[in-house]
Amino acid sequence: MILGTGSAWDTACVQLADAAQHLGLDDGMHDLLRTPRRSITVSVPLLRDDGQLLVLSGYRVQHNLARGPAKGGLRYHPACDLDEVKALAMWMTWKCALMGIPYGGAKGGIAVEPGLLSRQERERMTRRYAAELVPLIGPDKDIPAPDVGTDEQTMAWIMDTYSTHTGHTAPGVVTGKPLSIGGSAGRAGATSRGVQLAAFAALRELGRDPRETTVAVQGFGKVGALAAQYLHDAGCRLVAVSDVKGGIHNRAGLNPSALIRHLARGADTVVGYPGTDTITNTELLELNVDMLVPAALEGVINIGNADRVRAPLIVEGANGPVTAEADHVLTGKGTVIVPDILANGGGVAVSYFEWVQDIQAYFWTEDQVNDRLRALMQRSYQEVSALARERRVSLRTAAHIIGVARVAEAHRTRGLYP
Ligand SMILES: NC(=O)c1ccc[n+]([C@@H]2O[C@H](COP(=O)([O-])OP(=O)(O)OC[C@H]3O[C@@H](n4cnc5c(N)ncnc54)[C@H](O)[C@@H]3O)[C@@H](O)[C@H]2O)c1
Repeated sequence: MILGTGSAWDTACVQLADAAQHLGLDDGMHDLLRTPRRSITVSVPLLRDDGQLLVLSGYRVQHNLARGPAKGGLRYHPACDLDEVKALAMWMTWKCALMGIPYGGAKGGIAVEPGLLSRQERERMTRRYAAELVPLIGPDKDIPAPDVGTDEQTMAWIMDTYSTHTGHTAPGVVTGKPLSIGGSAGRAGATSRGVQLAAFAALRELGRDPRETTVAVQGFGKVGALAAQYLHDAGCRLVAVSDVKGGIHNRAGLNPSALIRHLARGADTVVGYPGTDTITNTELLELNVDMLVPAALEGVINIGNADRVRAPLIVEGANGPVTAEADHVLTGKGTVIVPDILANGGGVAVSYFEWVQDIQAYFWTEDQVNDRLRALMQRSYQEVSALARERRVSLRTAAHIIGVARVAEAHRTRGLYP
């Protein structure tokens, strides 16, 4: 195992190097797979409501296009930079390949705190960013989706901006759209449903009863809140959740639907919810629980806290929540980690279903979407688990071996131009 500095890009490169070594890839192929195909930085000038001009930086990285159009989310976060977007785009490449979806990997972002902008400012910023990307995105080229700090409405603005520029309505340019403009039934909960399915597959393998499983979820956002809800509905005891402002804990159990309603009524954090103790995000990660679901940002479990993480099972709702060094420490002490590219692959799976429905202009029921999602998650989990057993490697290494091998195979088959 080669250890790195702990950044998301570094972690992604260590994971690729590990898979490349297992696969016996030559240096040239390894370089080809590491290097992003296209990395774009765009200036996003935003006229604030008060007349002030703010110039933001936007990014889009198309990491690999060997297996199909680029696919990946769009993040609005102050810490977003090109290296982070490159790492997230690389993970999308392996995730799509692992899930058996005919896409390459991409990611985008704007370095901004969206909570500080008005709705009108967010709309202007999104439309300007989308306009800069018009030549590069499209249903056959690159298909953005929601990620941290973006949502269905963001996708609607991108779809409208792109459609206006090209002169025709193009629902397939983004996924995670509202249903009224070509979104898919089941997309909003898809990532979280996938997390629950992956978690249950892992519990089954470990011989654990979900009804005797306590869970802590870091990040009560789009992925974390519904993952908490589905795990709770399926019988687990949710004992702690958190958001950027802090966490709450109740050993007797939390009710995620009540918490979701609490936030929908206007509360801006889970902290202070009646009947709970306040804890920090650091404390949440170190709780004595059976399952930990990090569903916020990358690098939260790192060399500084890995030895204090007690959960024997980690299911990665977030992308890259465990750094390469922390992974080494955790696997060394026997922690089972269901890796991001498998655990949260339900999101891109249903994004793919949405795109297929948009292209065919023929829409499925929520049951059809959920059945297909379940089949895809089960197939992917079984492939990863079987390879992990066969090669005596971690689920993460097995998942990367499968994803990387499929992309390398696509490169070999297509050959190199010119
Ligand atoms: N949205 C999707 O469909 C999707 C799919 C696959 C993976 N992911 C990944 O899941 C993670 C969460 O994405 P999301 O779409 O739910 O984002 P989101 O913006 O809806 O929610 C993020 C949550 O994390 C919290 N948070 C932010 N910074 C934090 C910090 N420093 N400590 C603790 N909590 C913090 C926020 O308060 C919020 O509750 C990201 O890693 C994302 O890349 C998302």
